[in-house]
Amino acid sequence: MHDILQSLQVILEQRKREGEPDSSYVASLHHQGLNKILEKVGEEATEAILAAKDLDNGGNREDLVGEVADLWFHSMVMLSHLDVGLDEIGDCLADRFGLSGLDEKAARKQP
Ligand SMILES: N=c1c2ncn([C@@H]3O[C@H](COP(=O)(O)OP(=O)(O)OP(=O)(O)O)[C@@H](O)[C@H]3O)c2ncn1[C@@H]1O[C@H](COP(=O)(O)O)[C@@H](O)[C@H]1O
Repeated sequence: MHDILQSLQVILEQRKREGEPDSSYVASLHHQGLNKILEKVGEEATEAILAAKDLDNGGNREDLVGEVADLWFHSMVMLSHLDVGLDEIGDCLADRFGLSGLDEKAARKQP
């Protein structure tokens, strides 16, 4: 899992630097700009939600897996566009690892 995300990030950075919009989907997203990338993230998030509801009602498991993959991919393009590294997200999750979400929320409420 970690390896494919790292490998994909390398490709995404290459496409951002030297990809041609006519031959690379990732380069075409960067070329169209942040608003287009955010539109795709929103669209894929909605499709993932709909696929989750469908699966809960007896729908197709592969549909949800594919939609979440689309969402992760477009989120990675968004991060790349803004020069935010995947390692920053990993570090954030690592910092939270083992800390209950309920405990973290309670600590936030302290004056
Ligand atoms: N993982 C992906 C990936 N996942 C999804 N997609 C593309 O995301 C696009 C958007 O999906 P949609 O379902 O919204 O399709 P659509 O309705 O045609 O999209 P729009 O017309 O609305 O833009 C599709 O064209 C998918 O092919 C991806 N395109 C590329 N990658 C990876 O990125 C690498 C670089 O891709 P290129 O830049 O195209 O070479 C590839 O080698 C892959 O590893």
